[in-house]
Amino acid sequence: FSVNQNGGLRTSTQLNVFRQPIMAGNWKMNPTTESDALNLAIGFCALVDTLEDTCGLDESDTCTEVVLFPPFPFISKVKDIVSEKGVTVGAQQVYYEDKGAFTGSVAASMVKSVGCEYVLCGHSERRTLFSDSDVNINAKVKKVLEFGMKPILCIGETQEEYDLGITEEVCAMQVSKDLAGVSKKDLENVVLAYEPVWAIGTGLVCDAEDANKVHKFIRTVLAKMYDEEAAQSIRIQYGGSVTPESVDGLMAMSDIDGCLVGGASLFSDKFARICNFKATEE
Ligand SMILES: O=C[C@H](O)COP(=O)(O)O
Repeated sequence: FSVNQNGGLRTSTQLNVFRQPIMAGNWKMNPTTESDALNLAIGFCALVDTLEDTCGLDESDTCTEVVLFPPFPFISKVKDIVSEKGVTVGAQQVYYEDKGAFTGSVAASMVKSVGCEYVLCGHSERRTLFSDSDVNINAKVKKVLEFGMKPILCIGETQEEYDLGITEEVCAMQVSKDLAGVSKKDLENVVLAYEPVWAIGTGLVCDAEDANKVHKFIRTVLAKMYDEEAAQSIRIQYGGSVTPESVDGLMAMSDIDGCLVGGASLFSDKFARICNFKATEE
């Protein structure tokens, strides 16, 4: 396992696979106006280092990938602002049907047509507040892949499940149900995000070593479902109260390939520092 000056590659010594770091900013239902959203995007672009400028390396896949998830109405304009920095955009959610009488829903084709490359699937807030079941999440993951986009599949245990000591069982169950029927080839376009629900928006960031153990465990589940190559190749983000203070420790872990950031992504300086993380060699 080694990293470059920008945090760089996660290199599995076992299989010679490379995992490009990926940082994602999930704005959730913020900011509340278009002008505030565009100002946030502009401020972030002024501060983030990307392969377009300071990374200074030839191969783009050695630099950190950055994705923003604005609310639906702001996606197009945010994309116009951030694309010059090599930052991409995604949708926070889609419905699994193609089109029709589904008032209030947004289809995968719609977000694809406005330039989304990623879609969040199975975020805990969708699971709990909007009753997103594993069956529905599985259908959404497949729909996102069908339209040539990349799902970021969020999994993780609740506080109660953590207290019961069943984190691994919960993660294994979610991975197997949410990825049911997804081929090994399609898995190459999937990113996982391990988000302990008790750490989301609480300020309780999971200990980096503990999170890394869960990430390693998730790879063992994937190795059984697919094979070792697939398990070592997939990128797994950590999410839950990530801050500029905690990011470097998390990114120093062997199996944490990026972060899914909520609250801190609403501050351009904080999220830029998170994207410009400094990882040390292990
Ligand atoms: O999607 C992001 C996660 O829910 C983490 O949110 P947070 O950084 O506010 O804890």
